Amino acid sequence: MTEPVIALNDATVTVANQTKILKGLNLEIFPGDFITVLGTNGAGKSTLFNAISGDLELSSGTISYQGKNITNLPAVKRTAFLARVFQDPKMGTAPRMTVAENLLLAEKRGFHRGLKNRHLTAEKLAYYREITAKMGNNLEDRLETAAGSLSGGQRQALSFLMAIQVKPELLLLDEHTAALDPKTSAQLMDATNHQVVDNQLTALMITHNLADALKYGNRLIVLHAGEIVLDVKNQDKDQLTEEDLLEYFVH
Ligand SMILES: Nc1ncnc2c1ncn2[C@@H]1O[C@H](COP(=O)(O)OP(=O)(O)OP(=O)(O)O)[C@@H](O)[C@H]1O
Repeated sequence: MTEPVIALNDATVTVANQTKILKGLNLEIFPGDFITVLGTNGAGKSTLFNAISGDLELSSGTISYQGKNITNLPAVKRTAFLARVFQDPKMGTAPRMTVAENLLLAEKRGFHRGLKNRHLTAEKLAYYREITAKMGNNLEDRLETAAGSLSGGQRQALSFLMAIQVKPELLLLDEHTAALDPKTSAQLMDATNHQVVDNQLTALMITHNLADALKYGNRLIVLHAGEIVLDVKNQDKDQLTEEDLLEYFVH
């Protein structure tokens, strides 16, 4: 049987006053899974991501990466196999560095970062032009522009490319299109889907958009009050409707 990339086993996160914000969660993420993650505000979606990334400690339970127990592995070490894209376009890119410099920096994910002894060769620039062009929002014409001067959509596309520059074993997309206008959001979502499929990435994507959650990915989970209340894949997912999903939001 295929080994999960990440497995959470009875994962519980408890915060001050003993409130459990993840309650004994079990989840196996398999290679190639593209899982959309839904849930009401406060359901525990970001907490799940923080537990996987190591930004929040489990109070009980375990997390494994390819069969190895990583429950106590610090977040910084997990960046060797995990990458995350946030909702806020300001996160994930260095604003004063150019697009090309940001991409160069991203080649060091999981290692000591720095641009010392590293150069933007003509070859690299040509490669960056090629990968940015695939995002479909003219980022390829702005390789010499400081990331801080890009549009929100371009900046999120750059954050996304930086996250996959070194192929992560798991990509965490934390509402990465939510801060964008509807058209830009749809465009980035479409580019995201192509990248995930073409590069055979394993990804978890938090979204509040029911249509996107149904349209993209092979698997869908719904969180409620720190628990997974729905986990469907393939044909079962294909048969779901927005009306079915809305039932999970009437609380
Ligand atoms: N460090 C923390 N300390 C105390 N409570 C926390 C902490 N982090 C999250 N919470 C609480 O845990 C619950 C789950 O929060 P979380 O951010 O994971 O929800 P979410 O599903 O991502 O919500 P949203 O859709 O609003 O982003 C919330 O009630 C939140 O207030």
